[in-house]
Amino acid sequence: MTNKIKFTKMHGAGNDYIYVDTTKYPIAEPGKKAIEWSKFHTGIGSDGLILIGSSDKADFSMRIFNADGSEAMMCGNGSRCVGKYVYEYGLTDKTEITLDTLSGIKILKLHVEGKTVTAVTVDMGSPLETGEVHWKGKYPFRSTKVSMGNPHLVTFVDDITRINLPEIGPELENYPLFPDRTNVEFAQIVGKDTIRMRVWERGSGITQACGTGACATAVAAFINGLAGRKSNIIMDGGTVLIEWDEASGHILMTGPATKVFDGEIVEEVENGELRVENEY
Ligand SMILES: N[C@@H](CCC[C@H](N)C(=O)O)C(=O)O
Repeated sequence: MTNKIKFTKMHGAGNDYIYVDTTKYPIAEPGKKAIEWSKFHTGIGSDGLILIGSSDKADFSMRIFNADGSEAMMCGNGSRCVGKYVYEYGLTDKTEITLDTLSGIKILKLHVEGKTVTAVTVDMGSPLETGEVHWKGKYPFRSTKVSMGNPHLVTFVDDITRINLPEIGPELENYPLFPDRTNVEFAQIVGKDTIRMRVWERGSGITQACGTGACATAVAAFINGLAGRKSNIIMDGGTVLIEWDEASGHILMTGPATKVFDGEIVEEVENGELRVENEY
């Protein structure tokens, strides 16, 4: 017996996820599917799985699973892609959309050219918590914790190219100070309100970009007096603009959303074999 699931691979500044409309294709055990489908050699290859669904509180809902199967509260880059998905696949004709996430309701403003969503601005709400970490000799730096619904640890350094992210990323992600683990960002001020950032994501490792991580970096830069309220965050896969609005206290994130391809997963339910068919 087979089970067919249509999916769309999308990315926001290179942060790539598999998107499934669960109103048409309900997904049982999403954490397990995220692990299986995210694998590069034996699955589709992605940073994780995003489920789009209905909500009684908002226009749509979003759930995000990292490549290791853990569920996160929020995904900045993913929320922009959900905006593009629901508009371009005809699930709505609204250009202002409310999105129900585990981190509360977010408002998406779509930037539309013709029938294409070229960029999305997300009202990410206010940062929930900030704090300093002094490593007391363990590491030669000071870090700033910022919660954007999910946890981030941002460290500013003089030269980001000197950071061995594959080594220090997992070390900090799993440091005992962070019982829920943490996302890890290293950042360098490269110009006025321009910040270069690299990220090690909790549950996914090095990714090309992280939307909530970009917000956390801009917040950390502002509170440490390193940037103003509006910063461009340049990541390995692209740039997002982050603005910390003084009146509302909300963080506004504007950036790209890109479709890569549509595909169909054909699961052989009896023997658990996975076959993926793509349509470019
Ligand atoms: N890449 C995302 C964040 C995804 C979740 C994160 N790895 C976590 O576990 O908190 C983004 O764009 O925000």
